[in-house]
Amino acid sequence: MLGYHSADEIRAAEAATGDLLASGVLMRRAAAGLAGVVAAELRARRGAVYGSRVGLVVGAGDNGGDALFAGANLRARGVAVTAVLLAPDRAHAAGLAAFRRAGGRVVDALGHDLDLVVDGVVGLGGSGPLRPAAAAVFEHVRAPVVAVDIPSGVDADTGVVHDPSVHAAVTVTFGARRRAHILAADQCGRVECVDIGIDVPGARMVALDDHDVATNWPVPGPADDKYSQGVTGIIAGSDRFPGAAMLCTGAAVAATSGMVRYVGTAAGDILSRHPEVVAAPDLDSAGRVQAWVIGPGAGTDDDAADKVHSILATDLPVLVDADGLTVLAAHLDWVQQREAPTLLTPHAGEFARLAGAPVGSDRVTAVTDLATRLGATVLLKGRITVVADGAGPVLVNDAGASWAATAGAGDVLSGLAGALLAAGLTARVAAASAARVHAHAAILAARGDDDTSAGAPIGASDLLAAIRPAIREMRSVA
Ligand SMILES: NC(=O)C1=CN([C@@H]2O[C@H](COP(=O)(O)OP(=O)(O)OC[C@H]3O[C@@H](n4cnc5c(N)ncnc54)[C@H](OP(=O)(O)O)[C@@H]3O)[C@@H](O)[C@H]2O)[C@@H](O)CC1
Ligand SMILES: Nc1ncnc2c1ncn2[C@@H]1O[C@H](COP(=O)(O)OP(=O)(O)O)[C@@H](O)[C@H]1O
Ligand SMILES: [K+]
Repeated sequence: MLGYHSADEIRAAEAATGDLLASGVLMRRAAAGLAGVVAAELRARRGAVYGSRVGLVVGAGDNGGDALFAGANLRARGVAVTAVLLAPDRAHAAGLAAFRRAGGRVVDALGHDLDLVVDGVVGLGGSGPLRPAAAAVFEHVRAPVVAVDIPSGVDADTGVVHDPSVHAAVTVTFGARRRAHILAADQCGRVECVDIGIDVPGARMVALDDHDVATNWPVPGPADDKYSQGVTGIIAGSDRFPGAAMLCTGAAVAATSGMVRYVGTAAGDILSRHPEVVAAPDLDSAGRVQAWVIGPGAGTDDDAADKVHSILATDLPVLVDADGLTVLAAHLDWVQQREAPTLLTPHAGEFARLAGAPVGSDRVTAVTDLATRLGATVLLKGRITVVADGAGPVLVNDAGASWAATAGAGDVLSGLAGALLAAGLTARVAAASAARVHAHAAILAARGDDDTSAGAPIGASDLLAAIRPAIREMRSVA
């Protein structure tokens, strides 16, 4: 599990070191770590540190100070270092003095022959897009960028990527990861966290890793039978959308052992593909389950709404997705009155229907607010999945690629998460674990049989077929 911290949490941890902050010791440690990462990057990219060329883009605050001290350190390793000062009168004085003493040169514009550029424009103190002077410098940068703390122009807490902003190959941060490092993961590139001896509290935003997912994943034990592992009930599909039922039910079958029940009009198709599913024409004859998934392709007419109402009136865990969410948007009290766990899995459009307003740029706050208002767990889909229940830490997953942005992929996700709910995982952990396996399955499916493949587009059926290989790979690391 990795934690991601807010700017306030980081600043408080730095302030708590007292003299270490005031005397500049923290900055020296940060700069030494930064220089170490830049040197390693130079070695990896051109085979040597000595004789390479690095350009610094230096803002008016301590972020620029880090860059200047690191520049001095790199000079001592035989690197030719030049610096553009965006605010020459306000550049970090001690950093600039050290840089000059070490033989660093201040220039008006960066050269075109640089091996790396260091973005020391702005870090935790930034807001909004890159200002014009900084943007003008980066417009001509072709070399890979190492960002100090945060790529400039990216908001540290919300991860909003302003335009223009810096796109980094590597981001070097200090003491603990910032929220932007996962919320804007693609913009940050690889994130290296340097220890500077600060003590940060437990994070309010965390990401499960493969090991967490694997250790939580339910597998049958010696005393288990088909009922004891939790039976998943799926209410999905319609004459118009039978495929949603196939994908959702298929994912539940792939996710766990035990039993999957299906209620709806697609029973014939489902049984021909998944004969292990126990199908029933209506809720009354469905049999007992430990959690319900309702909504994918299920329609929004009165009959569909009645089903959503009946299912939410049970005291079982319920996952509502897709059409179920559209129905729910007009009946939020059906969720608010529940005591059993409820997991809602909207994409951005469904989220706007539920919340009454678009997600906006601060996705984490938006999801947390909706979860709190509804007394439910909300999973917001996308490249970065956000799961909040309004009480525990927010769980975030970076899919690492966007192959899952394909029709029907959401139906696979709800089947997966529903099966985990039935197995007894909490709604937050079920949601975040399903998102991580789903994302990994998309990558495996896109890659095909070739480990080194750059990937090719997939459909949701391919993603479904890769669920078991994804679970297998994750379990093999645990
Ligand atoms: N504290 C510590 O212990 C440690 C701190 N550390 C480091 O300090 C960093 C925080 O430093 P900080 O607080 O000085 O703020 P910082 O990020 O440099 O930005 C302020 C300047 O940016 C400018 N600016 C703002 N927005 C902008 C934009 N969009 N585009 C362009 N410019 C913009 C703004 O200009 P102004 O508004 O004043 O004109 C202001 O001058 C932190 O991220 C880490 O790197 C490490 O050394 C570890 C120890
Ligand atoms: N850009 C993206 N990168 C990675 N995953 C994505 C991206 N966009 C969507 N996804 C994932 O793909 C799935 C799409 O779900 P959804 O929009 O409900 O589609 P559908 O309703 O057609 O099944 C979700 O699991 C979501 O998290
Ligand atoms: K920066």
